[in-house]
Amino acid sequence: MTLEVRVPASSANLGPGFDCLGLSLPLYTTLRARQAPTLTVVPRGAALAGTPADATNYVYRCMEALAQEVGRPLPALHLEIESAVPLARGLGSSAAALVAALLTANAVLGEPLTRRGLLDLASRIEGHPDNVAPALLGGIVIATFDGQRAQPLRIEPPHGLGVTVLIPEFELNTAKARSVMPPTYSREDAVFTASHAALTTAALMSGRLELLAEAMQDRLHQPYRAALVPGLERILAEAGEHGALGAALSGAGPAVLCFHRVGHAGPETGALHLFLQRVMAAEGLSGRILDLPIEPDGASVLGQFGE
Ligand SMILES: Nc1ncnc2c1ncn2[C@@H]1O[C@H](COP(=O)(O)OP(=O)(O)OP(=O)(O)O)[C@@H](O)[C@H]1O
Ligand SMILES: N[C@@H](CCO)C(=O)O
Repeated sequence: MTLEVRVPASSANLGPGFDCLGLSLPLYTTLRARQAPTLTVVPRGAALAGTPADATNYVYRCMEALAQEVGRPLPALHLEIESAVPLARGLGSSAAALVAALLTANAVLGEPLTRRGLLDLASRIEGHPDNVAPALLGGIVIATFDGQRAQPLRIEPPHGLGVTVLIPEFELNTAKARSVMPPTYSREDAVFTASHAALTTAALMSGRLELLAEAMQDRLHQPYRAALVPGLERILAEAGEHGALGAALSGAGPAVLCFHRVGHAGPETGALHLFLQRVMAAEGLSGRILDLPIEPDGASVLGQFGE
């Protein structure tokens, strides 16, 4: 009997909501687990090429972290991992892998942790809740975190709001993108960013989509990360002129997120795609542009664990 856990990608920050605001996207990491005589780890598909096929795999290490947390050993397992979430692009691949691992280990060990306990552990491992909370809960999530416990509030995605993501081909790991940020900020920049994060959250909760462009400005991370992401400054400055409701670096980058309106005939993104393609051409970048809905449901657990 096979247990199957499916966890969506996520886009964190949404501009000023650094480390606390994110949304779920319908690209999935899937982890299948069944009992086996010895541990086997099988990463499948091009996206996971190069990830380890043994106990050093990030997914298995996260499962062991849960086993240690609850003081119960994992049995021998056969694990298969597939992912449509591109790695190290700012779309929450590590959070999807982590949440899949924790949900699987928790099911294998007889559900010692509640979903709330899983969110706390995932936030501690990731260091912040802005990817793991939407990956677990779906929709848009604002979450505080005190280093031990997360307090999430899920926001139902507003009607008529979609997401366009530009996913460059190059990777940028989160540690590097965090290392370029300063250790302290002026009061002015802190107030600027906190007020814009509050307005972004309120605009999303109330469906006041016309406020997003103004609201999604940030002074904590994007100005410093722009040097690592060619074209980011131009997209943030000009996407609104090409139909975007707002734009932000997705997570730690290099992907960029633009909000768009979804009308009766679907996403209204023709002009936005042309603009993003022009920016990529001007910067000599290759990559993909996807229109996606916000994923409403979050992680799912199917099947049963056994031999
Ligand atoms: N399905 C997976 N299986 C094994 N390892 C994974 C998997 N998904 C992610 N990882 C590990 O996580 C790393 C990427 O994590 P990183 O935090 O740098 O980027 P990200 O999570 O994709 O982006 P962001 O946090 O900005 O949204 C990969 O290089 C790999 O080591
Ligand atoms: N809030 C995190 C998300 C990526 O893990 C960051 O921007 O560094």
